[in-house]
Amino acid sequence: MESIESNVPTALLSAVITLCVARAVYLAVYNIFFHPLSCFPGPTAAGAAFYWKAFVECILNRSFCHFLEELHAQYGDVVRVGPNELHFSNPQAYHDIYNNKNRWDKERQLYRSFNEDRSSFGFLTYKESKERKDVLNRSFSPAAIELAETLIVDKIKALCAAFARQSGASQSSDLFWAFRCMTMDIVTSLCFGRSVDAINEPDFKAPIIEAMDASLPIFIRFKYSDIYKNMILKCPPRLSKIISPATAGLVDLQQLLLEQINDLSQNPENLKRLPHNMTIYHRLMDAEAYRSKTVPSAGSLYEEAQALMFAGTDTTGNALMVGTYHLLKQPEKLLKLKAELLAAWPSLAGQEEPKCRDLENLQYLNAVIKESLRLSSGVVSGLLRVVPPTGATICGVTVPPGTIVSCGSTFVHYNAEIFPQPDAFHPERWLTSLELDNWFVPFSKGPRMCLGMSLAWTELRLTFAHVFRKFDLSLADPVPSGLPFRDTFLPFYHGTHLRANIQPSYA
Ligand code: HEM
Repeated sequence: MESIESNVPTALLSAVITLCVARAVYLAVYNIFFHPLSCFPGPTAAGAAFYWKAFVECILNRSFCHFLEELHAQYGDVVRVGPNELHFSNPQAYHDIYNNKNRWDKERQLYRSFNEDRSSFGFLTYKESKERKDVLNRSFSPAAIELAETLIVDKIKALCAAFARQSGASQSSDLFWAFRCMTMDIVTSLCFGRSVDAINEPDFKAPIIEAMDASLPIFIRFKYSDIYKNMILKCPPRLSKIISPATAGLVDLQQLLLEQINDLSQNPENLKRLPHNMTIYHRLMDAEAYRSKTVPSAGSLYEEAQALMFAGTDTTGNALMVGTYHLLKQPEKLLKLKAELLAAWPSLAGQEEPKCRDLENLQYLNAVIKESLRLSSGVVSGLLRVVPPTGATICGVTVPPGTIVSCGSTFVHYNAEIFPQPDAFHPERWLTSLELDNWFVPFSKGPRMCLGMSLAWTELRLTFAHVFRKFDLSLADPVPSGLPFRDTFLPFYHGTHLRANIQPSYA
């Protein structure tokens, strides 16, 4: 006969389970019928529990920005996508949420998932991010980027030299990796004074670039489980490489950055040994730059470095890759761009190269860049913000305090009323309507907009100019039939890579 004692653990366990289930049912009923957002349309399961989104992203493996299109088609302009979350599809909502008057916090669950909590990107509040961005701005302002132009051009020339080498060996070039290698080398040499020299890896297969790409889908899961996140991110580097070999290159770079930061924190004199004085460490380790006169911790410096690497590499690389793909698919547009570049830069021999300033007035180049940024969209997830205690009106809808809100940039950039035939690459649209600039939001708007916008524009202008002026490019096999992506905050391109045959242009 079983003793009473042996039944106690079982009874306790069933009591705990019953309590948990009762709590979940209570919360679901409250969320569906009595929550302040219960009057908003959306799937019942989405309103019932936060984990519905995890189910959609991690179990159904749906790309959330694409899934949202289906939800809006079914439920209208405003959809409840979580117990406490609304997504808006009307582009006007973008301006109502992201503007200079709003100092709304970033939403915790999403932004904590990147493990960059103490960085300009990861700080949740306006106040903290403003203090950090004010300090960093001395490295990212338009004037600072102009001073750094030689450094940027050096990396673009290294890319051109690599293209010339592949062309000489009758090899096509993988532009998906190539542009990212270049943007990575620019960010690491400008921000850390230490280029990872990704451009010179064979066929642009740099372990760090491959690892960053492989890590994007993993971050989706980090949103929904801190345990999983800490297991991957906080375990010793060697173990982390065994658990996730695809991201080993990232672990190596993390170690390099950590070593550099520890060295500089212990011996600030070593700042003088870096090749230039524009690095983020020159800014961030200057106590005088802060009201508190306190330099951030080594952990915070590391998180800032990582945030800049992720923010500045794939985004700019994607815009270059997407623009190039469409130009090669539509030779008449490519010829237009090349003609404009030839007029501005008539001879490759002898003549001084145009500076970024000289390129600023090239109308077609500007239009090509805007169209590339529109179609690549920068960040494709909704940038989640928390409505302040005063509440808000978004697109005429009253939204209660504490609600999480967003309007994804793809809902602006692919809106067919603003951009007819939104999937088509049509730079001319930017030349005929100045009003369109109002709907150009790849860098977001308001106080949390992109810190690296001037750097990105400079890279885009100079890279398109050097590559298309110095080379003739054509599509190489296998030609991708499109550029499908999944929403992993940044777009995760999962189709065939864009490859090109590249020949030096002698004109
Ligand atoms: C085409 C290139 C780029 C695009 C489309 C882009 C887009 C964006 C967007 C949409 C945001 C807002 C993110 C949010 O609200 O959560 C952002 C923030 C940010 N970007 Fe960029 N970015 C680009 C390049 C860069 C570069 C080159 C850097 C620096 C190396 C950079 C650094 C940052 C930082 C630090 C933030 C955080 C700002 C804040 O939260 O206040 N970005 N970027």
